[in-house]
Amino acid sequence: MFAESKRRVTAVQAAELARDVPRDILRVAVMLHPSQAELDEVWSQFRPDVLQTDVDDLAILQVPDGLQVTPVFRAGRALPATLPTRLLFEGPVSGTGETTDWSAAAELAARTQLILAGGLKPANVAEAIAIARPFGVDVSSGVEARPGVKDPQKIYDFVRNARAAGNGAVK
Ligand SMILES: O=C(O)c1ccccc1N[C@@H]1O[C@H](COP(=O)(O)O)[C@@H](O)[C@H]1O
Repeated sequence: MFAESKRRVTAVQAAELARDVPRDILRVAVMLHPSQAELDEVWSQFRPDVLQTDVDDLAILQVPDGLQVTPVFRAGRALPATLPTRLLFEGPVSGTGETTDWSAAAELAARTQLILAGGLKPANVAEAIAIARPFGVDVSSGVEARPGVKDPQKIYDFVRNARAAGNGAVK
């Protein structure tokens, strides 16, 4: 997370945190309206596999070759005629634990690979999946003990409930 947030890290800290993570796990740089200089810094120091930022940002930024993008689409905003192969759908403000419009998400999820985010937590992820039928889910504040501090038990419960809702096995 490289934006004004309790979860903010520097590009150097992110590289250090990701150092021992297996290469088949994608490194996602979550940004919010980054400047070109901020993106370039994250690219050179952290080398993410994927950039997650608002779709409007991608019209302005020069995205380095080799960096995949997951554009963020926000509920209530106009949609382009052509959708990307994969997108992240959430509410107006990121990282606040506020749920988004799951019915609107369902309509989009029928047209493209939709990652549902915004206000998900162990107690509601199964219902969100049942309604929206997303390609994937993303969570931050819903699996924290307090802002910025992840809770392993909540992460376990979230993954278990998400897998069960998607008929996946729980290991
Ligand atoms: O987590 C943040 O503080 C944040 C700040 C700015 C942009 C994105 C942020 N997080 C992303 O927001 C969504 C939903 O988060 P939540 O589950 O509602 O807390 C998710 O993609 C986070 O990665």
